[in-house]
Amino acid sequence: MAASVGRVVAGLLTRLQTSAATTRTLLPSSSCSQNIPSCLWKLGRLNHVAIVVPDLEKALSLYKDVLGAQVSEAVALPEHGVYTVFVELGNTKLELLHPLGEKSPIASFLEKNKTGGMHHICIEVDDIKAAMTELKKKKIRILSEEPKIGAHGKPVIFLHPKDCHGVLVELEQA
Ligand SMILES: C[C@@H](C(=O)O)C(=O)SCCNC(=O)CCNC(=O)[C@H](O)C(C)(C)COP(=O)(O)OP(=O)(O)OC[C@H]1O[C@@H](n2cnc3c(N)ncnc32)[C@H](O)[C@@H]1OP(=O)(O)O
Repeated sequence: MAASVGRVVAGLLTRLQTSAATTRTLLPSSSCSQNIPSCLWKLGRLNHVAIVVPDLEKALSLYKDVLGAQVSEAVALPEHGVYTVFVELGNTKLELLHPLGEKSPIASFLEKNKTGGMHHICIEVDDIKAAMTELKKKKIRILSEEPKIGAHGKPVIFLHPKDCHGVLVELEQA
C-alpha cells in the first residue's frame, strides 16, 4: 500500500515539474516582460504606422478621396525635417511623411524607395526616460541623445532599425 502511494506521489511530482518547464518556455523571455514587477516601463498601443511618400497631395487624395478616410491637413515639422499628414483609422493612424529641407532624415529612404514605402512604426510607452535607460543597457541604439517633441506634441525617440530586426521603431510618451 505504502509503495503504491509513493508511486502515485512520484508520478504527480514528475507531471508538475514537466508543466512548470512548459510554463517557463511559454513566458516571454525579456527581462522587461509585463509579468515581472521590476520593469519600470511598458509598451502601450500602436500609435501609428508611417509611410514615406514622394507626392504628399497625391497620397492624401488616395486616402481621402479614393479610400474615404478622414485625413488631417499637411503640417510642416522643420525640427524633424518632414511634412506630415495623419490618416485616422479608428484603431490606429497612418502618418504620411514627405521630406522637408536638405537634411531630412527620410531623404535617403526616398532615394532608395522612389515610389515610397513603409518607414516606421510608432508605439506608445508609459515612461520614455525609463525606456531609454533600459534600452541603452541592452545595447539598442537610440537615434538621439534626448527625446524630441514629436508630431503629437509629446516626447519621442527612434530606435535603430538594425537593432530592431529591420524596422525603424519610434517610441512616444503616452
Ligand atoms: C514627426 C515624427 C513623429 O512621428 O512624431 C516623425 O515621424 S519624424 C520621421 C523622420 N525621422 C526619423 O526617421 C528619425 C530617425 N531616423 C534616422 O535617424 C535615420 O533615418 C536612420 C534610420 C538612422 C537612417 O539613416 P540614413 O538614412 O542616413 O542611413 P542609411 O540610409 O545609410 O541607412 C542605414 C541602414 O538602415 C536602413 N534603414 C534606413 N532607414 C530605414 C527604415 N526606415 N526602416 C528600415 N531600415 C532602414 C538602410 O536600408 C541601411 O541599411 P543597409 O546598410 O543594410 O543598406
